[in-house]
Parts: sequence; C-alpha cells; structure tokens
Amino acid sequence: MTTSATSTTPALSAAMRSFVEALPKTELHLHIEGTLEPELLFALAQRNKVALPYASVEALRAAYDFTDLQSFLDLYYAGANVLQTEQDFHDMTAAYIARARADNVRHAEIFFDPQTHTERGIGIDVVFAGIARALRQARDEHGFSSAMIMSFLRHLSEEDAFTTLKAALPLREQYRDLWNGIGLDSSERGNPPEKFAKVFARCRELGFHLVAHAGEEGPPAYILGALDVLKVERIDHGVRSEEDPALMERLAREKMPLTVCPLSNLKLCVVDDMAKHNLARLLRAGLAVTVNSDDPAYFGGYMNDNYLAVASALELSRAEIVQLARNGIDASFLPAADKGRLTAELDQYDATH
Ligand code: HPA
Ligand SMILES: [Zn+2]
Repeated sequence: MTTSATSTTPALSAAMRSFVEALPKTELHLHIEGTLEPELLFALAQRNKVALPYASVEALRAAYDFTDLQSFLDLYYAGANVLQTEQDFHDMTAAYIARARADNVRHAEIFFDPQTHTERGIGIDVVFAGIARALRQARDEHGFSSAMIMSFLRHLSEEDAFTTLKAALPLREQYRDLWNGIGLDSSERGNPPEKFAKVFARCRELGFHLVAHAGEEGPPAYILGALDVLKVERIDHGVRSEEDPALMERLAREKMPLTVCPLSNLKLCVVDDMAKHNLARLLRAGLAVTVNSDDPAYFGGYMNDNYLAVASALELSRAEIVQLARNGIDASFLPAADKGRLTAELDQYDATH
C-alpha cells in the first residue's frame, strides 16, 4: 500500500523496498483484536447474526478516521463484538498469521484482551483456545513462532484485572507453550501504571514476562511508573520519552526496548506527519527501538507498511533498518538459542542482499 505519510516523503528505491520486504522480522506489539479486517468483521457478524451499524465494508472502513486513542478504542471494542466462538478467534488469528508471514514476520508476540470478551459473556477458555489453535497450527505447518501476552484493560479496575488473572490461571498449564506474558493497554490518560501495581507484582511472582503501554498519549511519568512500579521488560510505544532527557538516557543505558508503532501514531494523531516521527531520533540516541503494527486492520498497514513508512519518511539508512530488525529479535521473549538463530539469519540476509 502507499501510506499517506506526507506528500514530501521521498520515494524509496526499488532495491531498498525489496530489501525491507524480505527482511526477517519479529512483531512484538500486535493486538489480535486489532487485526480484524472489515471483510472478516462483516463475515463474522453474518455468521453470528450480529447487527452492525454500517451498511457495507466500505462504510465501516470509512469510519476509521480517528482523532485520538479513545476515538479508535470505541470502534475497536465495538468491532470485537462479532467475536463469539472459538472458531471466530481462530479465524481472526489465522488471517493475521497469513498476513504476517507474507511480510516475512518470523516470530510474533501477540496481545489479547480477555476482558473485552468476558464482559460480553464469552468464556475466557474460548478466547485462549481459538487464538492458541491458530498459533499452534502455524508453528506446526510453517515454523511460525509466537507467544501470547494477556493484557489488562487499564480503564477497568485493578480488581477486575485480578478477576481476569484468576480466571486465566487454571489454563496456564494447557497453554504453557504460548502464554508467557502480561500486558496493559486501553485508555492511557488518567489510568497510570501505579493503578495496577499489585496485580503486576503478582504476575511477576508467577513468572510472567511483563510489558505495558506507556508514553503513547500519557506523559513520561507513566513510562517511569511502568519501569519502576510495574517492573516491565519492554515499553509499548514510549514515544513521549523524548520529552524527558534523563529518561531517554536511562532507556538507552538500560537497553530498554520500545515497541514503536509508526502508522498507529500517525492514525491516532500522536504525530501529524510521518516525517516528524521521532523514531529515527530515538534510534540514533541509542534506544532499543523496534517497529510494530499495533492494530493493522485499523491503522492501514502491517509490518512491511510500517517499516517502509519510516524508512521512506525518515530516510533511514540500510544499517538502521537492519538495526531495527535486530532490536526486535533482542527484545523478544524467545530463548537465547532461538534469538541466536534468528540473528544469524538476519546477518546472513544482510550480507547477501
Ligand atoms: O495503541 C493502543 N494503545 C492502547 N490500547 C490499545 N488497544 C489496542 N491498541 C491500543
Ligand atoms: Zn498497542
């Protein structure tokens, strides 16, 4: 696709474009509910006899004109209403994997929001089962590796998060091959990380990897809260860290990964022009920046679209593009041996293309 990044975006050379497209990649910030394309959303609505307030796929897509995070979340949660059965969760996940594989994504760590579904009376076991079946199929058939990061909705209470954790824990053994992380998403402003201090502490005791959205719309103080109170291992987004030079230095020193989502930032008006995105500045300041697609069905692009948008608008060098991909491998929760294998593959690709 062509992004609407900016009218002054320099065109990428054909060679650079194909280099980016076939680069081996990891995806570390991807909401599975945000991969529900309007076509599938309509098909599931029909299958489940759910009425939609849109006459057509085109009318729905035309509504994807967001002014901020909340304006997106309202549609994203409404869209998730069509997900009712294990098969629905499976089909959505399988469609994402097919799309990710086309972009040479080799490993994906996938957020899912059980509360969006349990609030509507869908069993948490249904959510786990559908997503996991598609992920295991992809692993067995294509060697596509993945993990599941169960995320708490921060506009709900910590008590609600504990209820969700309690409902999910009996499933842990059954999904031990996939479920290894806990995340925090939804409306950031007014819902600081500290609100979830106790439940994150419990998840840490339980041995989960921890991540949290911070510094997308929220201030740098929320990034500090995610680091110091929640004790996360990655910051999801984190682009507002640039407003606090001491925090920037710390993030660089600690090699704290930021899972940046360029097209998301553009669509949600975190930046008004891709040419002004701070990804390149963060990368050049030594931060462990990674590129990800967030909610690609809503934001107009999957992994390659995100890489291509920043490569072009920010005039990234080939070495910088490779560094982004390398950071994605390093920042993943893969075992060291798997990281080593993927890094060797990336080096080999770099040396031969
Ligand atoms: O970008 C996001 N930010 C916060 N919550 C979310 N839930 C889905 N996508 C997002
Ligand atoms: Zn996100």
